[in-house]
Amino acid sequence: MSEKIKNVTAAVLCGGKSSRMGFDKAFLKDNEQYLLVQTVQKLQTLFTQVVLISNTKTKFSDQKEFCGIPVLEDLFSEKGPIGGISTALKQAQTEYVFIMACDMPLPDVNLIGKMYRGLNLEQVFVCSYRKKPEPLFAFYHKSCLPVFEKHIEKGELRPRSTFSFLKVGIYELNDEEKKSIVNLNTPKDIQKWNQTNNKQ
Ligand SMILES: Nc1nc2c(ncn2[C@@H]2O[C@H](COP(=O)(O)OP(=O)(O)OP(=O)(O)O)[C@@H](O)[C@H]2O)c(=O)[nH]1
Repeated sequence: MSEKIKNVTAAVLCGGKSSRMGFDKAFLKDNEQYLLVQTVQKLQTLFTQVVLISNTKTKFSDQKEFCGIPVLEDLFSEKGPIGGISTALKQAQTEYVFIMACDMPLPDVNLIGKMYRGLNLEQVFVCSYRKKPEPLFAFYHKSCLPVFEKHIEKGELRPRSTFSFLKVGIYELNDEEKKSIVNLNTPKDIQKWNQTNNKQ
């Protein structure tokens, strides 16, 4: 097996309101296992450092970790994913972080590895499908922070809106790779996902 990536921290965002799902997406399950834990286990095959970024640590009974995974609390409260990404960038000991959402059931670590190898000094290296970037499956450099903080201050909370102020590289996904960015927002999405994966 090739060596793990040490110079990037992988951070899984698991804050947010989960209002469309109706229960906290951090506790989504797949085959009786937390999806979040499955995701982290996959990321741990690639990265030496993997953390969770949560809106409030109290959602996990042990406030410092969840199933042995370190939990960092949002430094920017109630700002959505951009607050979670900024927290990861502020707290990481590495120059880059890889960000993904906790509600993506099929992340492909080979794809993430491929993206990592494609990084070429961009501030953001984001995957995209049919020309639509997915900011919650992307590498970010610490130098993005001032732009993010400015946007948070102005109340402009869409991560994509920062891209025109940053050096951004795009990794265009093919139809197979697109599965990695499928996410589950509603109970209907779960039903559809179960059906596609022959789980019921
Ligand atoms: N750490 C952190 N993560 C967040 C925050 N808001 C959203 N996320 C995460 O970002 C990802 C995408 O979140 P969304 O589905 O857009 O938002 P949400 O608030 O979780 O859900 P809705 O209320 O249904 O929009 C998920 O993994 C969320 O857990 C936040 O304020 N802090």
